[in-house]
Amino acid sequence: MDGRRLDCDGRVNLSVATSDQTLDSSMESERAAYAFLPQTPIKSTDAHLVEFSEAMREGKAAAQAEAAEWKRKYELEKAVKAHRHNTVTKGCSNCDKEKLEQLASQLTLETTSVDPTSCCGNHEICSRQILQDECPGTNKISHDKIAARKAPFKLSWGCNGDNNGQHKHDFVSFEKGDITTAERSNKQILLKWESPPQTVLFVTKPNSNSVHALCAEMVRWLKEHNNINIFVEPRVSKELVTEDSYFNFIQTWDNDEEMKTLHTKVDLIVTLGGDGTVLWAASLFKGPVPPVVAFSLGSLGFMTPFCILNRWCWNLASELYRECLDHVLKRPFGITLRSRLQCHVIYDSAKNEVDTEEPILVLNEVTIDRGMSSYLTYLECYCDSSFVTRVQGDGLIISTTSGSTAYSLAAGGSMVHPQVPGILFTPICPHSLSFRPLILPEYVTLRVQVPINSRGQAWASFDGKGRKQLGPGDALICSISPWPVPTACLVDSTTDFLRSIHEGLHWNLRKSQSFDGPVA
Ligand SMILES: NC(=O)c1ccc[n+]([C@@H]2O[C@H](COP(=O)([O-])OP(=O)(O)OC[C@H]3O[C@@H](n4cnc5c(N)ncnc54)[C@H](O)[C@@H]3O)[C@@H](O)[C@H]2O)c1
Ligand SMILES: Nc1ncnc2c1ncn2[C@@H]1O[C@H](COP(=O)(O)OP(=O)(O)OP(=O)(O)O)[C@@H](O)[C@H]1O
Repeated sequence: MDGRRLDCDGRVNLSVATSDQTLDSSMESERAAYAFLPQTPIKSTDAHLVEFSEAMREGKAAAQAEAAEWKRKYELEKAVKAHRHNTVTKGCSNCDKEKLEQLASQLTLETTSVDPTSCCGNHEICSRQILQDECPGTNKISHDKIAARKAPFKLSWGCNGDNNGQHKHDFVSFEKGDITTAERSNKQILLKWESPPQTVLFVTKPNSNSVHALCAEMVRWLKEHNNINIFVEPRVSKELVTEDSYFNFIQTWDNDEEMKTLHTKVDLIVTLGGDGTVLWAASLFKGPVPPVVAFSLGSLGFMTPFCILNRWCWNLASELYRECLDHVLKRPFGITLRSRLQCHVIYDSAKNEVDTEEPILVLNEVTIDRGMSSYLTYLECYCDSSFVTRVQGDGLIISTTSGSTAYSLAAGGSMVHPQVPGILFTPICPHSLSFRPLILPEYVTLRVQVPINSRGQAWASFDGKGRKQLGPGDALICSISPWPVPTACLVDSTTDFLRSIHEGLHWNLRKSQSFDGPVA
């Protein structure tokens, strides 16, 4: 055994955390597959994507159930391939062979019986320590300062902070033909450490003196008062160490391969900046994301509930951040599981080639627009096997619920509470009188294709960054990723969300109607 647990291993899996199903064996096997994904560069043929693409194009796509099955198989196959690749390149043949075979066999297995004891048995999502990320004896990067284990934690579902320690599953009864739903599971989620967190990653907005000064002070305080291991981005490490050799204890990473294993070392992420910094922090994690504590040092700060600088006075700010950090390091705190979208670009020219690109994960949205082109964007959209519509306008935003208050809002989309399980489908300046935005369920796979007869190109951008050109025949496929971004709440998900729309956007601000006295 390599010390890694395939069950609840500290990675927050959206399909577990927000759904209402019991832990059935198919989910167990999917989770086992996902456990391999973040550590391995995914280089697979993506034959299913191509197949799906062809089926869509020719109007032969199978029923929705088939699409779901396709998606499940695709993820599993990818995991197996990725693991095989890892095994070959890293020479780690013995210790994981059994797991690989088990995974491969699960590709054809039918769902078997539920094993409620496979988790902790307490109806809580548990985490387990991750001792090592690689097999002993492999060529893993040796870094003597790197912390070897993560702090385990439990997630529990309570009502407005009332933590009864129970994860209540949604329940649909159809006794005597009457369909009744009972208790909803999506109540406030609480995170409780089982042992103190040891490692914190700081992600900071660049080019800001106040952010830099605060980062240095927080790092110092965490080290001296809590003996916390600190990770920062390479740029920040250089800055801090050049400034003062005191910061030599700080750890960082040298390359993407090392960055990919960050989630196995970091217990908590602290962001100092605005929403863009939260987006940036999320983008560093292509798989599971540790909980994020977002301090607001930007201008709007929709996803950054911890404000310490708006009452700027250094002593007060110091007092406030210490209080916040003490709280999240030592006590249970509410989290919002912010879902992300995983996006694949499928180029028409390369549809029969090996797809070596990993999916791009976005926390806000993927936008497909006309870029520099002066032509209307022309896009064909499918949801699983169903045709949705043709977009003719400036473009389309496919957004998470967290992103509903960002670009999608500007394009007329509704604001959606981040815990609502959905995907927003919002056109940008559609040239049509009747194109209203949609909200689709979170379990669908969306496909947006530039038709062969399109006059121009389209451009996809991911959380406002990393533009990719899409020509006629190219497509973008997206679905909800199993790895949400868990963000710490100041109060709870709902209070924080409403506070953001009131204070950040001045939502529905209007002078109150005057009271003219009782009608005579
Ligand atoms: N017309 C528009 O409103 C428009 C246009 C382009 C991009 N954007 C948004 O900008 C985001 C990138 O943000 P950035 O900070 O890196 O770039 P940025 O610095 O250009 O900031 C864009 C603004 O959007 C706000 N924002 C970002 N995410 C938000 C969210 N989830 N809820 C509410 N407000 C949010 C930021 O606070 C900032 O004020 C994109 O994901 C996109 O949603 C909006
Ligand atoms: N660690 C980072 N490394 C590189 N770029 C970053 C980092 N953090 C943030 N950025 C980028 O810096 C820009 C500004 O960051 P951010 O949005 O957090 O600050 P802001 O604009 O002052 O705040 P707000 O979004 O609240 O208006 C964004 O484009 C973001 O992508």
